Amino acid sequence: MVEIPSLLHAGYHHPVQRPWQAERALTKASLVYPIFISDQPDDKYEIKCMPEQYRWGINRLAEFLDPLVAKGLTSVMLFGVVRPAHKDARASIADSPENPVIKAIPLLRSRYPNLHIGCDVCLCDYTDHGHCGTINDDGTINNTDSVKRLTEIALAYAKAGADYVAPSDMMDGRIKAIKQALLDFGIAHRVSIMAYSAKFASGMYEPFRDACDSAPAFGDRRCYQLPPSARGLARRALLRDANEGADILMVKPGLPYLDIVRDAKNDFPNHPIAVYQVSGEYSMLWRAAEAGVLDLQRTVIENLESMLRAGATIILTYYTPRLLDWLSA
Ligand SMILES: NCC(=O)CCC(=O)O
Ligand SMILES: [Zn+2]
Ligand SMILES: [Zn+2]
Repeated sequence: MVEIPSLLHAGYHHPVQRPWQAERALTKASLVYPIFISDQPDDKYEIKCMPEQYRWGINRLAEFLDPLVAKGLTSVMLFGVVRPAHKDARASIADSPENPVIKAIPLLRSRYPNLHIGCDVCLCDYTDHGHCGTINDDGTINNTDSVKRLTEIALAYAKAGADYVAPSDMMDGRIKAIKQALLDFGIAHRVSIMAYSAKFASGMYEPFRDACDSAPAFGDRRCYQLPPSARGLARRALLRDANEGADILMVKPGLPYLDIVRDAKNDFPNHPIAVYQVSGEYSMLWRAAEAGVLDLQRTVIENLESMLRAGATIILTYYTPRLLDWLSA
């Protein structure tokens, strides 16, 4: 007598049946593409260690995005890059009309009326010291002042037309402050908050520092980003942000933190969970494929499907342009 529950192969023998075994399918609509907007309007600067990724000036956004939108790009997250001379201790350029993100939003809005446009909110791209908050005389983070600046910046992007703001700073209490500011301004119904809630102090952000020219001038970010082994802190950070009004909870980086993604989905089954496949993950896969070690398409899709399996429904990835092709085939 055959033991029926031991027979699994038939359930995935036919290729059509394999996706039926997935809880969530990888679709173009799951993807958010992080993009870098330069303050030099004609710029197309190839980012070191991130092949095929560029900082784009606002005069070149159409050339860059027209083909991607045509292929089904639905959501972007904007990062601004400004020249060092425009940075200061309080990130003044972050919410000035001269900010490249603030200039880009209305252009994108009018050219792509259906595109979902979000903005990373942080100080590190715009501070001369490169930290994600403002700094006390003793070199520590001034959390109260940082939250004030982050709130002003988030509100500026929302007023410029962003559909969502994504605070990546990891300061205490910023989600609540930003939600309140959106409410006070009467736009809380149309602007959501994607909270970088469980953002770990990772070695895999290294290529991003060239993308945004945002390496800290002194010290590191370990006093506000989470220690890599801290599962409990991550769950508390997710809980804190959920309680403060985050609409979407994010875990970052992706692949090494899929247990945290699962924790997030288990603890918050009623929130969408996002995961950020960061610059180092992008580069590792790229370089391995370039060296002939693995097949890029197959492995990228495997990585992303693992993120979905862990509980995410939103994936931020620099592979989005490639995926729009792969998922069309
Ligand atoms: N707020 C964005 C980052 O801190 C880094 C992202 C990456 O490494 O891709
Ligand atoms: Zn930052
Ligand atoms: Zn950052």
